[in-house]
Amino acid sequence: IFNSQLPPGTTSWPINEKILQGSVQNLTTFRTNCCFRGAAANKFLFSNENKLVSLAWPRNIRKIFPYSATPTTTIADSSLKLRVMLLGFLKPDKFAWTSFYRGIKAAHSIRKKLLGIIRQRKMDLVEKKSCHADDLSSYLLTVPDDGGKFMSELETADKIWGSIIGSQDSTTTAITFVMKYLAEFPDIYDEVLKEQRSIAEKKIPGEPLNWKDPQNMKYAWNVACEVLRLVPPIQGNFREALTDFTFSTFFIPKGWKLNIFVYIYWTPNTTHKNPEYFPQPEKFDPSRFEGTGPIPYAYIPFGGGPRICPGKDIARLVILVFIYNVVGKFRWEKLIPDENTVVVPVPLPAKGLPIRLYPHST
Ligand code: HEM
Repeated sequence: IFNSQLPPGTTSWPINEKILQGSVQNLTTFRTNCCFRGAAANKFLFSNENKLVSLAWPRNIRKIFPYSATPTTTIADSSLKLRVMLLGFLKPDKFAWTSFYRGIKAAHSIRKKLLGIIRQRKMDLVEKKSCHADDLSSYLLTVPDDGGKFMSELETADKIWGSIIGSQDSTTTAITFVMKYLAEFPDIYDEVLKEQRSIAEKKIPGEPLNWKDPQNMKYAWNVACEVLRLVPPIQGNFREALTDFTFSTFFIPKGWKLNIFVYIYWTPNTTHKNPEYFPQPEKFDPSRFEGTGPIPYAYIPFGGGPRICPGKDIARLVILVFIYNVVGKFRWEKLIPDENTVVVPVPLPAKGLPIRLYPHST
């Protein structure tokens, strides 16, 4: 995505031009067009000033990297992104041993697969075996934008792919870390179990949850919120600077958003660990979310502003239904007490969080 912004002909790619255009369009419509508006929004972006990593490029950066827009850049995770940027600037096919290159290849084959499904869906639509309201791909293929323009197959593939990643990986990450923290804090587990049993006891055996039940899972949701605070599944997102401003010692001019070396990128990790908003930030404490909870824009696992995650209520439902079923049936222990967390790009326990389940006796 980043390198598709280089002037044409400056690098060669193992994937074709159209696919890149698909990505850029995806980025443009889904990402870089979105900006925060208003004072509260600015606060959200910059309230984590004390922790965000800021990186100054050497003065002669333009000579070294002619496509750099500016000698200064602000990035959240210098090492990872720097590597991606540098590999992108050079020719990635020269780096076949890197995960970046394998990622590009994997992306290519996933797009191919999605394109096959989309073409089949198009035929189904023509043969009237399916209609626009059937699913996301049918909808994207048949409903034009405000200007009457239809999406290309590649754009449709990118949107579907983005939705799969955005909904699947984020929610499973949240659930995984709910399991981890409940194993680590038996008192908190007991509270969750008590709440879930009070719901289950009002049901006849085998009766499923209804729409009202999740409203009564307040404690379980506080636990999930605390998990999302400490381990936000999504590491942040791109934004555009709407006004000139100074961040730390760096001047950020209006209009900056994203190019090969510059990111305007917000991240929940640092804001969520700011003691001003979350006293003893490393402590796992679901009671932070009782009452009115944290102040606006201090707690941002789902982002904020006009582009806040549209799937957050579905995610809440999925997480709570999962907790109801698993806590209601089992207690568990972790098999690796000090398992590390890796971020690839969502956080995951390095060994997959192996656990031993103990069914409740009654
Ligand atoms: C725990 C689960 C989830 C987390 C932590 C999460 C987090 C996020 C975040 C941080 C953003 C960026 C928001 C921003 O830039 O301000 C986002 C965007 C998005 N999410 Fe989620 N999400 C979750 C679940 C879901 C689910 C279940 C769906 C769909 C069913 C979904 C669909 C989307 C979409 C389509 C966007 C892009 C919205 C746009 O750009 O306008 N997400 N999500």
